[in-house]
Amino acid sequence: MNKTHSEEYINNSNLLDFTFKNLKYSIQTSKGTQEIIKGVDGIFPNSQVTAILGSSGAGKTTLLNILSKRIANSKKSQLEGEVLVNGKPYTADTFSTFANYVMQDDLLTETMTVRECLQFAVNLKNKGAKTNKNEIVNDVITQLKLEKCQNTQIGGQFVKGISGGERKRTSIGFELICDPQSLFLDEPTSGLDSFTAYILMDRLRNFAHKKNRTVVLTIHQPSADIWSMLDRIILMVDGKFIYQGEGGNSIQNYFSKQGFKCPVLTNPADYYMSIMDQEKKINQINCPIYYKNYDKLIKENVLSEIKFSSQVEFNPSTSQVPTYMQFYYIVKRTILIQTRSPILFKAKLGQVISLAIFLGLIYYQLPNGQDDPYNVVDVRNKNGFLFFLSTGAFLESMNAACLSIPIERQVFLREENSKLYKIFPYYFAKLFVDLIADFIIPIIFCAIAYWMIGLRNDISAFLFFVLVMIVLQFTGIAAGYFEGCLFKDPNLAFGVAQLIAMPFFPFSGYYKNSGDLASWISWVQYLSPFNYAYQAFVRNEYEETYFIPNPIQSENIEFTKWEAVGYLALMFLGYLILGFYFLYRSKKNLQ
Ligand SMILES: Nc1ncnc2c1ncn2[C@@H]1O[C@H](COP(=O)(O)OP(=O)(O)OP(=O)(O)O)[C@@H](O)[C@H]1O
Repeated sequence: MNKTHSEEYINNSNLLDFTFKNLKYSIQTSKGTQEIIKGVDGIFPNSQVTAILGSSGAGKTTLLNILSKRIANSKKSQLEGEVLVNGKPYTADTFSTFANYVMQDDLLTETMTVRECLQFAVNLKNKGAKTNKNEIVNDVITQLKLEKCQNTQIGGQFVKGISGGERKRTSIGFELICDPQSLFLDEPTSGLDSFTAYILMDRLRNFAHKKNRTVVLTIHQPSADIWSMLDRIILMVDGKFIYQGEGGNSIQNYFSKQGFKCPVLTNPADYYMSIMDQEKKINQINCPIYYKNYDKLIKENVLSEIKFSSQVEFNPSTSQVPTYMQFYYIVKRTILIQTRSPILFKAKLGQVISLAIFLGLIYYQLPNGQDDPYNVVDVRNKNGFLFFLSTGAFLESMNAACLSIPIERQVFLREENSKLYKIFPYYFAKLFVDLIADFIIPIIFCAIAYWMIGLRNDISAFLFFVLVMIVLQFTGIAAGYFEGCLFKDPNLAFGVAQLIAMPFFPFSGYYKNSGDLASWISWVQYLSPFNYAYQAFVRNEYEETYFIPNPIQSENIEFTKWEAVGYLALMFLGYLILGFYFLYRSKKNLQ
């Protein structure tokens, strides 16, 4: 170790040393307590690539999760020990201000191309000129050998996309552009061919050395080339360290002296992995020797490295473009996603036009009562349509919105965690795009259905009708956001959304006259968005009518049309605030 003396850190507030002492982690299982991390001390120094190696189940990911504060004490798990960065404790929240964690799953927006993903990150992280940003993106694309696939969509369930290796490189390129002060990566090279893995490691090493960043990663089977690139190595067997220190000759000398000499022409990584393999009996016998030698020969040195690690107060990286720019870039991306997604965009437009024509034909030119003012069947048909609209328009918007948030959830959490943007611009940029769509769609629908059905022949009545439709659909979106922010799983969010909406049907005023509801339950009608929409529609339609009695009285419509639409707008705001609150909370449950 060459950078452990505190003097070297004076005036350099960007160098981060992670240290941990006597770290223990155990979980309660049906068979009793299982110790996963068994009292380890260590340091992840700045400007170096530290690799944690060990056989499957050794505890590598757990260690990374503890250091990144994804694991905490709970009823089923106990965590002990001290974890510090530059001598100070930190929390999950503060961790994300100075470090990014790339998990094994790559979380990228499926319908964007590789270049668009990287461009999105660079736009949000850099305030510089467009040409500079393009240069950064070009540089990452070249260095990570992504030229061939730069204009291919990432892909996923609906779109065929780039390969797994390209995905991983894009994901890491995305984080490199975010330029965190430290980067944790769980198995960044798994699933990559040796050449691609080498390129990736080379880029990470440059990132650590040239920018003085702290890079920590877990790795399974590094090639000899990659092995020689690792600055610091931690070997882990069954929750304990058997080596911690420099790579290269240092590790080889250390094990040679103990009688574990790496044979000539053998990849040292393969050799050390083989002596750690707990499936082999001989290793089980040797294990106590490894631990004993570690305690005797390495532990003191590590404790001294910890003691002399950087204690400098550092400034968390806050490089973000202003909120209005975050809003702009997220709107731009959301429009891109929506116009590319065959399900969300084209289907919605086709659905609304065909539904308008279909309903227009079913209810074609309903009488207005002039020829037959006592015809209750005509009134019933018209009210049936108004009720159908009150529920259908709301549900249609709610269903799409409640799926969209959980589908994007992991990508959002990752990007928010990478400090690309704040929750506020994300939520409102997404909402803004959905509102535009649900502003246009009711206009198209009403322009077709209103006149085909022959509702009140008055332009101001038509405009009010459109207004109610828009506010109703907006309320549906906000309700969908609320439910989508409440649940991680899209299917669960969808199912619960239906369950919540269902009880409001009988309280819409159509199935059962609102004046007839029992007093103990009649309050529910004031929570029903269908009720307000139905009241606004009915009032608007029969303000001037030939029907006797006027359906406004027979349907027991208690609000004026502006009151009804006003209450609907309040519901919209209420759902929005709740949605925002739950999205904010979900950030805390990153795991
Ligand atoms: N929440 C948990 N509940 C039960 N067992 C757990 C939990 N977390 C970790 N473990 C167990 O702890 C051990 C270490 O897991 P960890 O994922 O850290 O290993 P690893 O070294 O990263 O393995 P791999 O290389 O296969 O990813 C494993 O045996 C795992 O099954």
